[in-house]
Amino acid sequence: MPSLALSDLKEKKEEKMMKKKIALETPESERKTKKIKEPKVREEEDESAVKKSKKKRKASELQVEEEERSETSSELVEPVDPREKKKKKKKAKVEEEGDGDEDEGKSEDPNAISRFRISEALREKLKSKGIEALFPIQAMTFDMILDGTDLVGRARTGQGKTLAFVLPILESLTNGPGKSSRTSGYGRAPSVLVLLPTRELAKQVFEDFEVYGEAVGLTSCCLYGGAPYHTQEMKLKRGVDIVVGTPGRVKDHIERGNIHLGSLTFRVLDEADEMLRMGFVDDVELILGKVADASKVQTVLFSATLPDWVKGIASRFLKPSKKTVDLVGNEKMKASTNVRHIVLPCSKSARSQLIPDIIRCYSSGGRTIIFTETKDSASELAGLLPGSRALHGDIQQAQREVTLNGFRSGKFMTLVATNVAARGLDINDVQLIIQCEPPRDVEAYIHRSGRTGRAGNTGVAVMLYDPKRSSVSKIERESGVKFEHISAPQPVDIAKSAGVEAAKIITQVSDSVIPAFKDVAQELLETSGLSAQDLLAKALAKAAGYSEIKSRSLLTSMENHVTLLLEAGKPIYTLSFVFGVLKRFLPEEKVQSVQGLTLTADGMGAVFDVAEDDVETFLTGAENAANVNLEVLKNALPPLQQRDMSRGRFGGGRGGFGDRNGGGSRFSGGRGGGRGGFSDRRNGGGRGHYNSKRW
Ligand SMILES: Nc1ncnc2c1ncn2[C@@H]1O[C@H](COP(=O)(O)OP(=O)(O)OP(=O)(O)O)[C@@H](O)[C@H]1O
Repeated sequence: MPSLALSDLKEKKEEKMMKKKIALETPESERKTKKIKEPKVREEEDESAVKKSKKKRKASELQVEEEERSETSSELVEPVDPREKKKKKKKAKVEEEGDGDEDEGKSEDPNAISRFRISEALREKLKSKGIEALFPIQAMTFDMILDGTDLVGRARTGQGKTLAFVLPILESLTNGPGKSSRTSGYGRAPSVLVLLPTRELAKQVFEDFEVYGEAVGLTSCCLYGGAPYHTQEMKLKRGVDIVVGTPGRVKDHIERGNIHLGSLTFRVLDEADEMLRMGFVDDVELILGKVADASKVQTVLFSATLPDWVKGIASRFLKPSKKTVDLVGNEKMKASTNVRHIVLPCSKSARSQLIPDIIRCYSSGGRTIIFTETKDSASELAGLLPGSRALHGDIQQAQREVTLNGFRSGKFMTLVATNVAARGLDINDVQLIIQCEPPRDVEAYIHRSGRTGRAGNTGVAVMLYDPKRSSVSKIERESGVKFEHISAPQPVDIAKSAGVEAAKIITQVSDSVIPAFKDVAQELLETSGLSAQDLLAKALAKAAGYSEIKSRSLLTSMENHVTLLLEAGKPIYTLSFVFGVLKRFLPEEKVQSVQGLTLTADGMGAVFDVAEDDVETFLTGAENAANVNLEVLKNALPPLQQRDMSRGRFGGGRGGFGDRNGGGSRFSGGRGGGRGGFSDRRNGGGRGHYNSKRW
């Protein structure tokens, strides 16, 4: 079994303590439907249950392994053999009980907060927030951070990385090694600096520091752009212990002489990969370089995604003795396992018709965040979707805050955002994420879809794509997500569920209305020629907002279009072959009118959409053509070939459009803007470059 072969005795002691505390009884993959307070699997769990979950556990449990002092010289924490771990845990438990542990460590939960060096005041605050136990990433890193180790931490979205650094830092400053170097009094310089890529995220993390810091008498301030300097300056002048901010504004304050980072004890880079990708690398380096003696500062770096290039960068900012706790590691699945990942084919023009239906089908009445690739698309779509608001980088900061607060408080339930909302935002009851097209990089997919399914809750992430223009296979390959393929929800199904809602509403209408409407109802019944049931059905439809139900194609989700399947009795390799076949029995303008032509995954057919009015022409024409079979698809698409964007051609991708009446449509929202600014300093990648063009 791999073990943490630490280089000195002190570290061995740390390891022992850590293993005692971190039993990780509940791997992430098993947390799927668990609520926060649900008790974790106990030490005494029976052998068969252990066996059953062994495979899963192997991937997500932690182990500590010495990593060769490679170029990064870090120590990596990886999965252990569960049998070994169980033995150790049992031993740890015996030891703890034998110790006559003075705390309430009789609690069965190995990650119970009482088992960590967390002071009473913080424990109380955590309990008041419903937090009784640490999540795995928190449990795994707590002692390391508290005891002064530089650390790179990675866990899937929504797994509690924020408290993973907030808690040990606060403890260190009040009861641990950070206490002695902390300055105090009016005008004190900060001990902690936390850098984040976006303003919204900075505010969110600041709020955690404020809430938990207050419990132990530490003050914080938040420095971010778009907000007045004066208020921030005043706070800095009075003195704070913790500064949370975005690199641009923090740098501005340094240059104005408002903040001195010479006596920092902690530096935190949250969502480090994004910060660097956005082109903040120069700012970050400048800011981090302001410490008087880097060897005395502890630096931690957290993210759900750590591309290799970030690991390289980390070695510039963190000490060679740093450790890495990676709860994702080499596991295939990089995205949240608490999320149902779905893809739907949809043409750009159909998106605004389709999205409300997807929301109706998949949001479970909760909040929805829709991601677009550009700011213009976000504004445009928010304008088309009633009851939604846009959030992106061109919106004034004050309005951004109003919008986010409104969304958090439930004033409106649909937020249409660019990647500015992709990272870190923790908003209660976000049930559904819709991505209007596959994002350019897998990290964006992971973070966007991770705005739902947080802290053990579940959620749905729907990604729209146009089979002719984009592909989901790259994201699927790189994220390890096995997408569920579904086709557009058919209007009639959506109407049925809307009818159920309308019926509920009608039963709630007071009987007092009956006398006023009764005579008209009677007259209608007598003159309409419809039965009472049909008339009531119409009334329900109206109450649900329907005046008619239009059909929608399975392939592009366009209204009043129908999807056809063509087979030619032999394998079909190219789209031009299909056009050639159609030209044999149709006039040119009809051939040109087909939409979304795509080959089937088995290579034996092709699907395309035609206007409802043209269906008859197509079917009759095909009857007279030799070796051509043409049929209308009513319920589901066959598996389709995916366009392999990396090779610019169709590949034999998987298909599997199920029989579910899911919704499907896509809007691309344009392809503005270049690739993100960061590659390295030589490429410039200046601040704002990435942001300003796209989000
Ligand atoms: N130990 C805990 N017990 C219960 N809830 C917790 C615990 N730790 C954190 N949470 C809650 O879990 C949610 C997600 O936490 P957080 O935002 O820190 O996740 P994250 O890992 O940083 O996600 P992301 O990668 O998306 O930024 C928050 O609402 C937080 O309050």
